[in-house]
Amino acid sequence: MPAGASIDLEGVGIQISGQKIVSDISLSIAAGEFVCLLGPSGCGKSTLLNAIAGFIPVEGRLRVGGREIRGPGIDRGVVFQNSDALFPWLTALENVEYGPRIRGVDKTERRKAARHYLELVGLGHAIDKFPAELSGGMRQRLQIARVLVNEPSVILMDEPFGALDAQTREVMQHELDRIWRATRSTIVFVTHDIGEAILLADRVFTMTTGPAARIKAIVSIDLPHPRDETDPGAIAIHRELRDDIGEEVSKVLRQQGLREKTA
Ligand SMILES: Nc1ncnc2c1ncn2[C@@H]1O[C@H](COP(=O)(O)OP(=O)(O)OP(=O)(O)O)[C@@H](O)[C@H]1O
Repeated sequence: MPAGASIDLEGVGIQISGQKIVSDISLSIAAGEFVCLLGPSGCGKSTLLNAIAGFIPVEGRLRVGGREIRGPGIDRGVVFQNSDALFPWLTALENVEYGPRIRGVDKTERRKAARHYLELVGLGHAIDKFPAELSGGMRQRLQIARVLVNEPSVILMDEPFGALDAQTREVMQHELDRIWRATRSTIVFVTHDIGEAILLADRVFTMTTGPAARIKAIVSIDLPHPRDETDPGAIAIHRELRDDIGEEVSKVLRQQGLREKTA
């Protein structure tokens, strides 16, 4: 697996249908770092992630591994909240093999790689199952294996555990922490969940309420892995982030209240 790549944004703005979604975002993420984007609903977290994936154009400069982003690329893998991206007619093994197959990787080699990453995500026992035969947590592991097999230097995750029940989510968070340490990819992870951000991230970037959302604060989480939410250090950071996000959520509610009055 190649080491992670750095991500650099300079004065990045994103406009969709004439509306400025995010504005003037400058940040640097180090190679191999795990960063969470946290912010009120609708502020533009997914939009920013999609821009790094190369799905939408931006104003300003956006570089991955020092190279300007001009569109999607194999160096960046995306894991979505739901598992719609999986092919239901292919087995777990065939789903993971798909990327290397379209890149023309020889059958023995791609099968070996697919098995390796299925083992890494804890699905070694389920390689012949179809997505519909897997639980929600297993399908998310499969999505992760499907991304890892392409050996991306950056993994972009958009609330990947948002649809899972609380217990499965907790297991998946610890699994992702382990997988990240095994691969050392750079990870950008979008979440609403402060606890999840604290369990996983080296740094958390909080965002302001949109439109024209910006980075509000950057909080470093210098706690040993695997982390425990009940650790006093984690609780203190939780409070700090909760107050920070709470302020932004209140702004959204005030905006909505004003709209209701003027309607
Ligand atoms: N394709 C699109 N067309 C029009 N507006 C869009 C489009 N994509 C996003 N938006 C708008 O951009 C804003 C940011 O959306 P985005 O999904 O990035 O927010 P988010 O922070 O990820 O939200 P959530 O946490 O609820 O998923 C929203 O106001 C949304 O309506």
